[in-house]
Amino acid sequence: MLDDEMLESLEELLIQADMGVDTSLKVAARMAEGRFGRRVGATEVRELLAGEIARILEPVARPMPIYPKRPQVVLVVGVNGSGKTTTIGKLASQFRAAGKSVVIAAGDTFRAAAVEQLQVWGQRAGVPVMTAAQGSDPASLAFDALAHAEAKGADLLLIDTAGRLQNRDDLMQELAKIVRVIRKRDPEAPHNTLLVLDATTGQNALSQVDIFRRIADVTGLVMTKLDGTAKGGVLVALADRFGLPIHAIGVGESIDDLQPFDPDEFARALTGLSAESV
Ligand SMILES: Nc1nc2c(ncn2[C@@H]2O[C@H](COP(=O)(O)OP(=O)(O)OP(=O)(O)O)[C@@H](O)[C@H]2O)c(=O)[nH]1
Repeated sequence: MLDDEMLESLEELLIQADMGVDTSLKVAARMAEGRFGRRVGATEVRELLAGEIARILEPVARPMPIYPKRPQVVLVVGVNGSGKTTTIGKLASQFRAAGKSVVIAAGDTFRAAAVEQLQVWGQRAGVPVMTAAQGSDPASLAFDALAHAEAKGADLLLIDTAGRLQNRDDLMQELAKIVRVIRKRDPEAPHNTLLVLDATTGQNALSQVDIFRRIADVTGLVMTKLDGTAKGGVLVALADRFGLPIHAIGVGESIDDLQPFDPDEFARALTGLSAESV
């Protein structure tokens, strides 16, 4: 019977799946609409919940738009460890497989390890990686990389950035400078600003979106590490709160582990209705 008690336990479950309180209450209430006091089976409840969740996710499930512009400049932002470098490697590989020519700029010039890691990804994807000396100005590297990508007639330029969030002003200034400098070559760049978020940080992802939206003109999201986390529900909270496009999801550490975001499949998995769990 769909009564107050059942509704409360459903809300609890959604909150535990990290959908956030507001979104959980909304989804449960919509699911119960017109059904209160009725007998409903467990599978029906799951299906109804999955439907309500998919309704929130559908408008944001959009692949990264590809423009006729050449090179299309994609700035990749996010806190350290969120999976920026890995996502750039995976994206580069997918674009290459689709027949596009790609250049990567290793814009996190402060961390030698980040540059080396990108070089490895570049090799795997068969994509050149532009680097600069450690500690040098990332804006100047981005400018040179754009000039190089233009000269080569590349389709895409993917720019990695540093993500030190402990000093927001620094980060803001650095990102603003990169944008200012690349606009000297192309006033419309960057054409996309992707924010990479780590699903295992749960509700923290919401405050990261809040912060990065203020310091960069974020145009879309990639959520990484959705493999092996029970916290995927944060994607629903993100979609509900910000409505930013979710371009892709990371489901592992290897090059093929970046998938388009499928709202129905995601909603079914989240409510335990996916093929494996039925
Ligand atoms: N399981 C899993 N691990 C991932 C995924 N994406 C990235 N990782 C791992 O997360 C860790 C951090 O990823 P990086 O790509 O180095 O993250 P970053 O944001 O570039 O971080 P910095 O290099 O520190 O700036 C690495 O060990 C990756 O292998 C994913 O979708 N699933």
